[in-house]
Amino acid sequence: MELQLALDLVDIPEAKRLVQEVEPYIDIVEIGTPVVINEGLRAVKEIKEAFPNLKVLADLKVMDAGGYEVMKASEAGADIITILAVAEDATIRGAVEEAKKQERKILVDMIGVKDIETRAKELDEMGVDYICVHTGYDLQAVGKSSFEDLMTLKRVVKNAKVAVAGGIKLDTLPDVVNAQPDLVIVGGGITGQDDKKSTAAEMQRLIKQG
Ligand SMILES: O=C(CO)[C@H](O)[C@H](O)COP(=O)(O)O
Repeated sequence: MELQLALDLVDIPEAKRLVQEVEPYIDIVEIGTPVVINEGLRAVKEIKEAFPNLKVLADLKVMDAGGYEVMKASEAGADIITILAVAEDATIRGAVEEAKKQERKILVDMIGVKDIETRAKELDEMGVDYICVHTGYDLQAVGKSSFEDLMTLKRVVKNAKVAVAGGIKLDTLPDVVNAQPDLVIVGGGITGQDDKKSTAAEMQRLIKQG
C-alpha cells in the first residue's frame, strides 16, 4: 500500500516546501488539477527535478485527446497521469497506449461515475494501471465519502491497482487501510494540519502496517 500526497492549493515554491517537509513519508506526490491550471506542466517538471526519487502524478483529469495529453505530461516528467472514467473508451484507450509507449502509468478517476461496478469492470479490461474512487470537494462538502465505492472496487477489479481519494484524514485512515486499497491519496488531511510532518509519518506507519 502506498501513500500519495495531493497538492491542490499551492504554487510551485509552496509545493516544494511541503514536499520537503514530508518527503520520507510519502511514495507519490500529486500535482493537483488547480496547480496544473495555475502553473501549467512546469509544476510537474520542477517537482520531478527537485525530488527525483518520488513518483510524480499529474492530476490532469483528461477528458479528451488522451494520447496527446499523456505524451505532454510524460515529457514534463510525470510518472502517473490521471484520466476521467467518464471519458469515451477511445480516449481511455489512447491514454493507455501512449502511457505504455512512454513507460508511464494511467490512473482513472471515477469521480462522477454513477455505476461504479460496471465502469470499473470495463476500465479494468482496457488495461488501465489504477482505478481510483474519489469524492471530490463538492460532495465532501455535503458529507459524502468514497468508502462504499472502495469496497465495490475491491470486489470487482481484478487487474488494476485500486486507489481511494477524497477527504481522508488521520482519524478515518484506519478504516480505509482495513479495506486494503493499493494507493491512498491524501491532500488536506496532511496539508491542512499544523504538524504536517508527524501527521504524514503517522499515516505512513498505519499504511505500512496495514
Ligand atoms: O483531486 C482532488 C480534488 O479533485 C484532490 O487532490 C483529492 O480529493 C485529494 O485531496 P483531499 O484529501 O484534500 O480531498
